[in-house]
Amino acid sequence: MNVSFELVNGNYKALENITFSVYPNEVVGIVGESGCGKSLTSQAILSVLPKNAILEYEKMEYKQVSLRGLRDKDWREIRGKDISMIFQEPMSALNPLITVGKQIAEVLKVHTSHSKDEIKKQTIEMMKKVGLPRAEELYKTYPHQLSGGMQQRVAIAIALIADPDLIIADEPTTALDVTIQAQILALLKKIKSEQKSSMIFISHDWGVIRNICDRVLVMYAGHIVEEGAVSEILKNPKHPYTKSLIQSIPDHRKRGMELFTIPGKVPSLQDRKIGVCPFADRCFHRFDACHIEMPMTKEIEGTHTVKCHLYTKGAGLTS
Ligand SMILES: Nc1ncnc2c1ncn2[C@@H]1O[C@H](COP(=O)(O)OP(=O)(O)OP(=O)(O)O)[C@@H](O)[C@H]1O
Repeated sequence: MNVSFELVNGNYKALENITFSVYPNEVVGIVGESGCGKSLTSQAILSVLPKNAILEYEKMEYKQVSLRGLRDKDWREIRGKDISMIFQEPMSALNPLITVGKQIAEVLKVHTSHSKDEIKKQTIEMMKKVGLPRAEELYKTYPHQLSGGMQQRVAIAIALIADPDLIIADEPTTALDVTIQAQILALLKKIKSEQKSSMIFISHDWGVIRNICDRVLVMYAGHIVEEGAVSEILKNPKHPYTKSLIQSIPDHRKRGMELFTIPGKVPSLQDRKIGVCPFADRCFHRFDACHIEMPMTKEIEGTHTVKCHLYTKGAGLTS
């Protein structure tokens, strides 16, 4: 799929040729610096792109059924029941004026024909499952009466209660303090092992990706530049961007040493060069071809692919 924006001075591509699948029970991570297109990718999947975005795609399927041409009403059915979302900021998913119990229960009310009592019972069960203490009491509290970690647990309960097949988590731990981050991550790991759902997990944190994901897509400036099993990518990264990202992971063995940072920054949409390697300007391995044409995606081994001229044109430079 491609996503572009009609801005005052022209049309600018934000996502280009994004193609991937998520298989049953799989957790796919999307990693990349700020502005690489991670959130737009998830918004495109849920059909909640900003109004000024233009989405083009050949094929988008959910369980082998095309999502093309669905009406808003159909999407409302899908969201929450089949595909749900956990946001970075829990309050963006919660209504401050409605008690948390009611907000979780509402999903079941909309998507099932269960009785009132059954809905309340399942809601309390889900609240316990996501680690909300004294669930019966908490049912009647408002979001602002809870800590950030508790609010995120409520948002996770909302995302899980209708037992969706796909959960999209967009940096779900970033807005929380470190100890709470660890607790929420542990909860998401538990969900991963207990639920049958697949997950798309957006993060810029490789520690989180390593902890929870099976496969990872590395995004740079609107492109998937590398893809593969997390263990394989961490052990054997191929794209210079992935290598740099991995090199900048904080590590206690590097204590006292200056942390590696990638020089430069992700270009804004207006500054992106079209039809050439998007990473060329920041790449230590760039050569002529990188400034002339877009690299092809090359299969390294199994599901491991990379989009870099080093592996198609620069044979011998692949160390
Ligand atoms: N409504 C919009 N209008 C114009 N450009 C936009 C709009 N929304 C996003 N963009 C641009 O699209 C690009 C990708 O944005 P996106 O939010 O997907 O990045 P991201 O990788 O999720 O970053 P972050 O980690 O900061 O959330 C960025 O350059 C961003 O400025």
